[in-house]
Amino acid sequence: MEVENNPTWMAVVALALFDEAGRMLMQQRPIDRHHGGRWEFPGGKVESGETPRSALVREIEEELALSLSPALLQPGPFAEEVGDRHIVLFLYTSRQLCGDPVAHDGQNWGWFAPAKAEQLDLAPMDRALLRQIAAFAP
Ligand SMILES: Nc1nc2c([nH]c(=O)n2[C@H]2C[C@H](O)[C@@H](COP(=O)(O)OP(=O)(O)OP(=O)(O)O)O2)c(=O)[nH]1
Repeated sequence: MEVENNPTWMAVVALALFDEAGRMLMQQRPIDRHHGGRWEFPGGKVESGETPRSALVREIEEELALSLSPALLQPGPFAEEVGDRHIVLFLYTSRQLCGDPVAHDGQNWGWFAPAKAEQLDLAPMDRALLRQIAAFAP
């Protein structure tokens, strides 16, 4: 897919990283951003010249100082927002242990069992992904 030459939609990638207890790492969006204050799976936009996996590795390093192995990312469900901006959010799942997260943007984050994550104020596509994730969990 060539993002640069296809401005009709935006590709976003996110990660459901599971710990040994089956909890997922979720973070809170900065208050001044779109859906500010709502919770999400960490990730971000796929930039021109990136693959979804390379974008996810970059975003997770930037946001949480975790170094992911691309080969240990499993493709998961995706969600879509159709509106003024057409966004497709691709979720990867992983159980890889890659150190302790450091919130580089000062964002709140935590490990949540799926039932606890459901109680968070989630961004809309992240809620849609959480609903689907049981079928894809590694
Ligand atoms: N995770 C998530 N992102 C969403 C949803 N709805 C929606 O428009 N987005 C948008 C916000 C961002 O533009 C983009 C996520 O990429 P990002 O995390 O790198 O975004 P960002 O805050 O740096 O960018 P932005 O607010 O300046 O656009 O997807 C949603 O339900 N969940």
